[in-house]
Amino acid sequence: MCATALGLVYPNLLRILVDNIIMDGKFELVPKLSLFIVGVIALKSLLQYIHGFVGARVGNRLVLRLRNTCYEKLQMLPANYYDKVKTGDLVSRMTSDLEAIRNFIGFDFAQFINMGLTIVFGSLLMLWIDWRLTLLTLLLCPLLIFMTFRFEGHIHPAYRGIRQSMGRLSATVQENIAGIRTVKSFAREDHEVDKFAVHNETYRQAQVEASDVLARYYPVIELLANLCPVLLLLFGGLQVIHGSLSLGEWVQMSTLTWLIVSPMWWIGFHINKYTQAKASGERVIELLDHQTSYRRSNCTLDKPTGIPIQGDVSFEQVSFAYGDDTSAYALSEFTLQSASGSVIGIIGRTGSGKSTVMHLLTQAYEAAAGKIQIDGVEFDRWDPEILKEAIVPVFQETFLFSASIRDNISYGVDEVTDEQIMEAAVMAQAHEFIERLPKGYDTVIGERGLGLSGGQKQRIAIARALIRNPRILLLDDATSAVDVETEAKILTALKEYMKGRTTFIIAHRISSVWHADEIIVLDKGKIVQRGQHEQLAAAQGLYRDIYEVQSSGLMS
Ligand SMILES: Nc1ncnc2c1ncn2[C@@H]1O[C@H](COP(=O)(O)OP(=O)(O)OP(=O)(O)O)[C@@H](O)[C@H]1O
Repeated sequence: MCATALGLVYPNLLRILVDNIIMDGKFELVPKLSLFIVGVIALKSLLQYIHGFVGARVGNRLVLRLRNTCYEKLQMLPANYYDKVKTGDLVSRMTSDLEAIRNFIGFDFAQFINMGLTIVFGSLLMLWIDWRLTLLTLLLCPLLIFMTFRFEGHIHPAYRGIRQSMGRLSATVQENIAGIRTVKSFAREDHEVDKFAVHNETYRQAQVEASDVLARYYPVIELLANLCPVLLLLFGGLQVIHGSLSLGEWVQMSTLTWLIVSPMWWIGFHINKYTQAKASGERVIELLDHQTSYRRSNCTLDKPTGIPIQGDVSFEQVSFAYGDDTSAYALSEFTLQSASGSVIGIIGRTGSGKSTVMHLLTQAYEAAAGKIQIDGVEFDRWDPEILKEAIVPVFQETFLFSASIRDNISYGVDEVTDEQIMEAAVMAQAHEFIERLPKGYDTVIGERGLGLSGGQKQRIAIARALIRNPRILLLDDATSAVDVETEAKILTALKEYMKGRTTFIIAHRISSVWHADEIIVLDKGKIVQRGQHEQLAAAQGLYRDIYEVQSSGLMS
């Protein structure tokens, strides 16, 4: 604001220089006043430097906090959010969108204030000198402002298009890198290149569209802006000739006109920046506004906290659909009672709803109907953190971090000794192969566990779950990539370890579940059979079909 005020003092000094010094022949004062003008300009520059310095800091700090908040939000969002979004798009929101916001807050926002003040106070000053001449000079300004707002109306959708296509482009690159092995093994490199080229072309078109808008509006805005000083030259010049305006006043008005019109002209550029930041802001806000887990926001106050979970699990007529279509239940009227200490096996065809049971227990999704209870207390009434501590899953798709094996196993546990890590690895039958690696537990594995076999990754994932000392352990096809012999060893070790706790084993192989206290057979989301292995193997039904196929060696 001070810099802007000094900017308005300078034309006044020019008027004094012309009218009171040069016209009056007091040439000895010229160097002094010139020096004073230089001083004013230097002070203005200093203030502008401070503004730039502070603005950059404000922008950076704000975006630092915004980025951290977005990242926190990503950790809190429910699992179904990630069913719909693309990773690359989220990455683009966290990087280039936040960058656009930083640029606007750090630089353009202050320019906005500067321009606004210059226009308002500069115009008032001009009106005070000669209001008629001012109105004539600024005759075209409403048109100029109208054009800049029209420009904003066209450029905003264009910039939104750029941001969206950038998000899609990033998503394509991210997906391609994540699935590069599949791409190569299916010899789909050319197809992928073509797919990328299409998105790249869309991005180019979005950029061209924005450039077209810029190209159409800038010359018109520039022309209108330049006509103002021409009008002043014409009408003001006539007044100077007729003696109704001093030359100094004309110089002052001329400088003020430029001071006012330039920001109006640049208003287009700053609006342009503003719209970019607005488009980015909308995308960031959409992420921040997304509702986090229902359970977290609706936790009842009488939830049991601090009570250790024993491990009794009960499902009563539980139904669940992934989408809004409740006729397509992934799990329908699912009922189960398991006392702590029991092993529950869940088997069934692909897509029959087995993993859905685990998704409900891990709070990834919420049941649409029915009741889930842990130790006789309704799921909703438990503190989610306590549930997370007690119910530990091993997912079907093993995800390991690009860190050492030690760090991967101890992930999620604060204080852990080497002995505990080793103990968990021994139970998961991972210790032997880890020891054989040149750096043992310090071996750093590649991104998503690259560098290890599928079975090795699964065993590390089991060790990672066991170290958390779960009360309820959920194994979702967790030994599918492990050979039958190793699987048997893992299950024997688990039997001992999980005494007094509950284990859910979701599997395709009979060998994974035959020893369970109760085996549940699912088909199309419904329980079609339940009982123990001997019982089920003897009865007609899906279980026996699976058993016969597997024991005859057609499937293993
Ligand atoms: N995130 C999801 N969004 C929409 N539908 C889903 C989602 N996950 C699973 N489904 C659908 O729900 C049904 C049950 O899926 P679920 O993963 O529970 O089966 P599953 O028995 O574990 O299968 P598999 O043995 O292949 O792992 C399937 O029809 C599946 O297509």
